[in-house]
Amino acid sequence: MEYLIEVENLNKTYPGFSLKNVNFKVPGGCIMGLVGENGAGKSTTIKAIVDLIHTDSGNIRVLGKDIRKKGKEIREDIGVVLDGASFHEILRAKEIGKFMGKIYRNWDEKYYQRLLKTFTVPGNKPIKEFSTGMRMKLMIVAAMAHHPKLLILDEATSGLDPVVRDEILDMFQEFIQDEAHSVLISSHITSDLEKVADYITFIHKGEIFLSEEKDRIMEEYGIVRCRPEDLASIAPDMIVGVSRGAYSCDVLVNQRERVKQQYPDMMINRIKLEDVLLFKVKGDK
Ligand SMILES: Nc1ncnc2c1ncn2[C@@H]1O[C@H](COP(=O)(O)OP(=O)(O)OP(=O)(O)O)[C@@H](O)[C@H]1O
Repeated sequence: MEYLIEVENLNKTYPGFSLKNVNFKVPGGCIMGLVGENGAGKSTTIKAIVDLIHTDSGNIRVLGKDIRKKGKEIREDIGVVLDGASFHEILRAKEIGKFMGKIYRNWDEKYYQRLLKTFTVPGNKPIKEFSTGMRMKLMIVAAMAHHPKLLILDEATSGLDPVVRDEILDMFQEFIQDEAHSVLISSHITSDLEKVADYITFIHKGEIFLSEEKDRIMEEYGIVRCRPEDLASIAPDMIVGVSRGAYSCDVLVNQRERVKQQYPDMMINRIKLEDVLLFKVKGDK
């Protein structure tokens, strides 16, 4: 399998926070969601991947090359939207096209204009007059108009209404029909990722605790409701997290079928992606 992003043993320490031995790979032809609570380390991971911060240790390969050695070359083939990033307030979308055309060899002005039109981003209005959604759409359109192979987006769909979000997610899905393309997207909106992601990487307090095919997670994980006294009878290796109530417990397990066979009397339900994070974060408190 060909990987477009390979992160190996990445470590980065800030006062009061560390990314600890972060490992994950993004295969070609897929959308990977990076999910974690506020402050989990999503943006730090993404900034390390695009070589915007110094790291303490680890290896990062993007499109098969070391980003620290071949950054200039790799940047031609990636589109990046960072959390909170924006173009200068006085610029207009049409001026940004001209400016980006000077930066990227493959800048496609016609495609840029077409995307602006599709996503109703005004070409003639200064960015300071844009709504949050318009700003975000402009960033995404500008990241796509040089025909990158890889899109890396940090919280890029959060400010968008459901209709535009859907259109953008459709565009990402079309983009990855080419096996040489992939998208890495961090988001709090797990329902978006549930819809479009092929793989999910969960990060909590700077550590990756699960990086897996989404369908496999949805298929294999389950939530068991049991009495507190029955909890001890569930094999610990199956338990991912526990939410304790006064009279019952909800237990997130990673082998739904095994639980069903071993404990036919226990009620077991399917999960939503956010359950994995909720159980992990709450279980840790
Ligand atoms: N430049 C920096 N200097 C010091 N600490 C930093 C710096 N950048 C990030 N941090 C810290 O690293 C931790 C992780 O931040 P990061 O922005 O990666 O989280 P996140 O998962 O993207 O969160 P959010 O969802 O809130 O954007 C936080 O505790 C943050 O305060």
